[in-house]
Amino acid sequence: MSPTYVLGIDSSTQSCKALLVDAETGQVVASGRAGHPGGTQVDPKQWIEALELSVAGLLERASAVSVAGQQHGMVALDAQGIPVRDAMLWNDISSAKQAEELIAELGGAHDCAQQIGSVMVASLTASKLRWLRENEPENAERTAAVLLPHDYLTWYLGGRKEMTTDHGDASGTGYYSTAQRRFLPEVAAKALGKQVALPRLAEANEMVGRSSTGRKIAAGTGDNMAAALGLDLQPGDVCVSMGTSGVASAVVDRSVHDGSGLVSGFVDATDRYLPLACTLNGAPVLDFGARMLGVSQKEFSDLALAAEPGSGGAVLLPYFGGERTPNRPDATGMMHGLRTSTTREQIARAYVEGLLCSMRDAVAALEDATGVETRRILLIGGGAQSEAVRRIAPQIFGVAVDVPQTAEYVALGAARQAAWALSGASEPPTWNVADSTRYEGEARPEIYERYVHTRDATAGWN
Ligand SMILES: Nc1ncnc2c1ncn2[C@@H]1O[C@H](COP(=O)(O)OP(=O)(O)O)[C@@H](O)[C@H]1O
Ligand SMILES: O=C(CO)[C@@H](O)[C@H](O)COP(=O)(O)O
Repeated sequence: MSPTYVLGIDSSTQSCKALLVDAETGQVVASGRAGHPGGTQVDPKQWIEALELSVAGLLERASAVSVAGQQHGMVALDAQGIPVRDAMLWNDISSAKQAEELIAELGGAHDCAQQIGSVMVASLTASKLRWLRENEPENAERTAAVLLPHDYLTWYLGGRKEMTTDHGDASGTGYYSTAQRRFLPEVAAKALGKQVALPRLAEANEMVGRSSTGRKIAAGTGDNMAAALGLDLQPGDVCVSMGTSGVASAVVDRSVHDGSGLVSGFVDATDRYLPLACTLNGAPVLDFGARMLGVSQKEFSDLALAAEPGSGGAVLLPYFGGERTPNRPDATGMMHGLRTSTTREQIARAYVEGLLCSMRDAVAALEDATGVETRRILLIGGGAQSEAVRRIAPQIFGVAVDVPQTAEYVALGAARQAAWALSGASEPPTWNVADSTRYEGEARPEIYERYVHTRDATAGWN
């Protein structure tokens, strides 16, 4: 009997990736990829073009498909289903003031976290709806429905019939109750200043439509939820993803409501929860460092590994695009501790250490908010391709770091969701895809301590 294939799609910030996977074993048999434009506002048409390129020759071989997407992006549609403007992405922080307004209207940070699972930040869709209302009232008035990036692409694949979403991605909108697992349409209306149609919340293992050629379409989810599904995260596992964002996440059994705002209490792609701490500055910190030194990523990694731990005292605060963890939307990047004797190698290493220390901040916030004790870290995302990141990570985190072999865990998780929906079973299929390379090293707590000191000493600076 010929194998049954499923297609998992990851429409993330920088690119769209597709994996064709054996539904029985989880083995990847083919892949596709296409780039997205840069910037924090994107015409959703460009996601469709990248999706079409990345699935070419693959979709027809699949029995079912599922789309995972970057979280939170606001796709505001008019009554005809046409975007009223470019989508505002999760990393567009122009809505920081609107997030503060909504926190106040929801009764302050603690009450806000109780109601929506998170303290509102600029990234969440609700803040962007309020931004639209205040800055482009005519577009707000024309907005009839609002979708997330993965909802929009799922709707497109299904021939623009019913608009659907899943609980995982919906939990990142800011108008969803994670405790009650339902939308809060009144919060969306409060943000936008008028009623707005929201997609139907589908079950995690539901088929929500068919493509023009009859492929079944699963509900899809947010990229971080799909990564957790692809990795099959277990208690004690913390996933550290270094994509455009940096994310520390864990799967837990109860909803998390962190009034400090450092941890967003999202829902996962099953019936559990996915609290996560997200930074705005992930792998692009390494891109920037390599560009500043005029070297390739490989040379940058070699330079960093040639310097001693601690980078001769150089400390990078990598808040180049403003920051969300800690919540400093107006922050910029900063290098401290330079001397005339500082070498290029030390500068390169300071970039890697600074990025990893900011991820350690995210892991610490996750542990504080959930009581989760990190036993091992699974390192994924484009930044995990860097040898320097892999080898320096155990020194900063103080635990063993596993780098899974299949690089695209978001697309794999989407494929697993498609296989789950196709099977009609109550649980996702068991796939033996856990092969990984373990990195260990002596913990160097003084590096993180110096980072924390510099971070705290500069609080309030822009
Ligand atoms: N070998 C590498 N070393 C350092 N950074 C890398 C490497 N390979 C890819 N990256 C970076 O990873 C990022 C893309 O990661 P990815 O997880 O695909 O992002 P996203 O999911 O946000 O689209 C880019 O910034 C890219 O430059
Ligand atoms: O905003 C968040 C999580 O809350 C980001 O993690 C986005 O979901 C984008 O992810 P990448 O494209 O960086 O993987």
